[in-house]
Amino acid sequence: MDASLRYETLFAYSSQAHDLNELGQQLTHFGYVLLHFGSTEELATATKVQMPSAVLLEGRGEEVARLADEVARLRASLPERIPILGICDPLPFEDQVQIVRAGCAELLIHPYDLTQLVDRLDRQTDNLPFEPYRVLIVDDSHSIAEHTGKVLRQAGMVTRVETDPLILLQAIEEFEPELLLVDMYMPECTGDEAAKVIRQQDNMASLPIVFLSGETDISKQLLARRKGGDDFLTKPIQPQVLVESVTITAERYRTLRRLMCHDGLTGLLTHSHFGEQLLREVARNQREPQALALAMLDIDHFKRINDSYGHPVGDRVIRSLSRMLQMRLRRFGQLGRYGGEEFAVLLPETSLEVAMQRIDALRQAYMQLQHTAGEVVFNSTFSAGVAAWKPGMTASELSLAADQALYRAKQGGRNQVCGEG
Ligand SMILES: Nc1nc2c(ncn2[C@@H]2O[C@H](COP(=O)(O)OP(=O)(O)OP(=O)(O)O)[C@@H](O)[C@H]2O)c(=O)[nH]1
Repeated sequence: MDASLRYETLFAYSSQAHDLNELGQQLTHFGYVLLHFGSTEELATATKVQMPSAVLLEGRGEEVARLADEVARLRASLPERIPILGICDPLPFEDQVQIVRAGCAELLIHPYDLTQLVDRLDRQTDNLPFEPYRVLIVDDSHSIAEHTGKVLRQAGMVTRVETDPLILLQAIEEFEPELLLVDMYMPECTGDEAAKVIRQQDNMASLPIVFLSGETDISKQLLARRKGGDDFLTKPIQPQVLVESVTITAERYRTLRRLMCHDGLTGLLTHSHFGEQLLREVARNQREPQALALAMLDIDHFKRINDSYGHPVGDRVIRSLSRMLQMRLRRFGQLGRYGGEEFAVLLPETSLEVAMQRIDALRQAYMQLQHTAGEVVFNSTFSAGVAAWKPGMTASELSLAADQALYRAKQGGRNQVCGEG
């Protein structure tokens, strides 16, 4: 286990203890610790001391017939929020219905793939860390803006406060908010004028703009919304109403952005949106130089995986690497799917050395993962190239340097991380 990662605890029962040992080892790569028990009674007793994030119940062979009863018994003793996942040998549809009816949240049928199980666990436990919403607040009164910021920060959001609307475009570029909360009447320009200018920028056309103002005249509110605002909140506003309204709008924007900018198979940024982030980070570095590393990863001999086991298995191998990237590196930077089996990781405030260490730790964990194709179990590896930004370097030069390092890693025998130069 890696001490720097957060793990969710799973309780499990299977008569095949060996299977669970193996499964437990594999699941640690995805942020789950599996504790297994000698019987479902022991498992239920253990929940009185510690509550797991989910329970896994496996029924093999003749036990399958009793799985629905076991699930029902356990369901009755566990709080509703703790999901039970069942794993069993193939069985008729009506028996599967019985198990689901007994309270099983997800049912996997042998032989299942680890990534399928991890997907279901993630779905049931919300294991991937939640990123707080980013809100940019613009108000000419510093004390009002600060107060609004404090309310949102207390609700777990990340805020930036600006009192000068004239630097709004730069602030949006730098802070990348998911919502702009703007006052209506400010000396330099009004909120609706600011909204109109923002809407003319292609990359800001969908950013939610919410006016927060003492203006109560509904026709003026509607006029402001027509100029580019999404909502109008009237001051004074109850803190819960403010937090709830901002959450609803930011959540919707995030969902839309995910659909627009993220690759469907992996949930990582698409090539073009990763490229935009790269340009943005490099531009930021031109203004305020700091460490910035870019890594390119490519699964080794991936064509062979596709050719030997088929495209769907290849897709699962891609998903397993993207899931590990999210777990280990998302909090440090941006992740993109660059091509079929190629990934890119942009790590701000990270030196070449640290970036190489992080990617190498991922490489070592990834090569231990076991993938399944029917009855066949196999491992996969990746090669990576890492480059660090240097003053004057453009985004394409940085990307080329990382690509060349990746090329050397492939030439050097694969399953390795090479640095630039
Ligand atoms: N399953 C799957 N395969 C894909 C996807 N996108 C691209 N591929 C396949 O990925 C393979 C990439 O193979 P190559 O670039 O030739 O290289 P490789 O076999 O990975 O070998 P090396 O990179 O030299 O280690 C091709 O066979 C593509 O058809 C995808 O989304 N899913």
